[in-house]
Amino acid sequence: MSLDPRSVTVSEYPEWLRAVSTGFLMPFKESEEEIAVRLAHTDLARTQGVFDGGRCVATFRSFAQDLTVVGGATVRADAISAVTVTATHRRRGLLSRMMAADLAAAKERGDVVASLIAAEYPIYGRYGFGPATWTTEWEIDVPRTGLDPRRPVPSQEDGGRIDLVDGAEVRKTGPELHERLAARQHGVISRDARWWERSTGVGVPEHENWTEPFYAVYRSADGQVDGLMAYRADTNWGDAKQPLNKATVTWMTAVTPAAERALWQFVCSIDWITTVRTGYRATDDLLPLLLPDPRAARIVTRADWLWLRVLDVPRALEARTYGTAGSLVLDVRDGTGLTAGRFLLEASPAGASCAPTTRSADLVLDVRELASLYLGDESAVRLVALGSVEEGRPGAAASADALFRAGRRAWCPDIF
Ligand SMILES: CC(=O)SCCNC(=O)CCNC(=O)[C@H](O)C(C)(C)COP(=O)(O)OP(=O)(O)OC[C@H]1O[C@@H](n2cnc3c(N)ncnc32)[C@H](O)[C@@H]1OP(=O)(O)O
Repeated sequence: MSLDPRSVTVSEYPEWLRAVSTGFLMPFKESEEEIAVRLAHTDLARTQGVFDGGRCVATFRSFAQDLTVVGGATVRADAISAVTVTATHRRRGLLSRMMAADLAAAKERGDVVASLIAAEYPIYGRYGFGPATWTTEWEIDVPRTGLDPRRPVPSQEDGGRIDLVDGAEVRKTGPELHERLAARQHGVISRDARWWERSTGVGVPEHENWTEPFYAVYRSADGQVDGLMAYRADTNWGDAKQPLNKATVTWMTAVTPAAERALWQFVCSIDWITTVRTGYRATDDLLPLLLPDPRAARIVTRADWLWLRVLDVPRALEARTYGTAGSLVLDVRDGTGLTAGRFLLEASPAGASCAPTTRSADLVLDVRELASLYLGDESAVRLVALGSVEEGRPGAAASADALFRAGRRAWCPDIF
C-alpha cells in the first residue's frame, strides 16, 4: 500500500491527534470534548497525515502567524507544528514529503517565511531553515542578588505599582501589552485569544493538571499597564525550618525598562523565595544587570529557539530596517528552488528595496544561512569563519553585519 501524505478529514482527526501524542512519546488522554475544542482551532486543509491501514503514522500541521522583524513591521509566517513520524515508519522520507507539500503551499499563498521551534537541531537545516533567535534561562540565587529584603518593591521613587490580579484581568490587559511588545521586539510572534485562555487555565484539559499561577501586573505612574508576570512557587522548607521556596516564572512581558526592573525585583523580593527560575528569556535580557550582583543569575539554558525559512527573499528583506545605509548583492542558494537567485539589497535605517540582479555577488550563501542573518541575530563574519558563507568581495561580510545587526537581540517568547 502506498503511503502518501494528505490532508486529514474530520472523522480522522482523533486518530491524527493520537498519532501526535505517540510521536511525542506521550500517552493519549484527550476526551471527546477536548478533541472537539482542538478541532475548532485547527485548519484541516493545512493538517497533513499519513495513514497505514486505519492507523495514522505521520502528522504535520501549519497555521498563519505574524512575525515581527527588525524595525517593528510584521511578515506573514507559515508556522509549522505537530511534526511526527511514528517510529515504525521513520526514515522513509515521510517528513520530507510533508514539508515539501507545506512549503510549496505556503509559497503559493504568498507567505514570506516559514517558522518552527525545532525539537532537535539536525532536522530542519536540510529544508532551508536556520536558527533565527536564541533563548536563555537563568536561575537566580536570591540571597546573593544584593537586593535589600527590608525595602519595598518597586522602590517608592519609581511611582509605579505592582498588584496581583486574576486570570480574567490578564486576558483583558495581556493582548494589548503583547501587541506593544510585538511592535518593538523583533522575533516576537502573534498570540491569538486561545493563547491567553490556555495560559490562564481556560479550556486546559484536565489531564494536563494545570494549576493557577500568580499574576503580577506593573502599572507605571500614569496607571498604564507596562508589564505582566506569571509565576508559580513550590513549598520547599529546609530541615532547620528555613523557607527555601523556588519561584518559577512561566512568562513575563514588559515593554519598559522600569517595568522589567520592577517585576524582576518584585519576584526576587517575595518573602520565603530563595531561588527564581526565569523561564526562557531574550539572550540579552536586562535581568542579570538589574541585580546589584549580576552573578547571582546563573545561566541554566542557552539554546536556539525560533527557526525560520525564507520563502520570498525580496519581500523578507524589504520588510525590515537596517542599521546603516548601503547595498549588498546576495547570491542565495536554495536546493528546492523556492526562492533561489541573486538579489540586490539597497538598505537604510528607513527601509529597503530588494530585487533580482545580474551584478556580481558580495556574499554567496544558502537560504538557511540567510534565515540566521535575517533577524540580525547571527554574524556574517562568523558564518564566513565557519565556512558556511562565502565572500565574493573582501569585507562584504563586515558590511553585511553593519546592515543586518540590530541594537538588541532577536527574541521569541513563545513555543508552538
Ligand atoms: C516543529 C516540530 O514539530 S519539531 C518536532 C519534530 N518531531 C520529533 O522530534 C518527534 C520524533 N521524531 C520524529 O517524529 C521523526 O523522526 C521526524 C519527524 C523528526 C523525522 O521524520 P522522518 O520521516 O524519519 O524523516 P525523513 O525520513 O523524511 O528524513 C529526512 C532526512 O532527515 C534526516 N533526519 C530525520 N530526522 C532526523 C533527526 N532527528 N536527526 C538527524 N537527522 C534526521 C533523515 O536521516 C533524512 O536524511 P537524508 O535526507 O540525508 O536521507
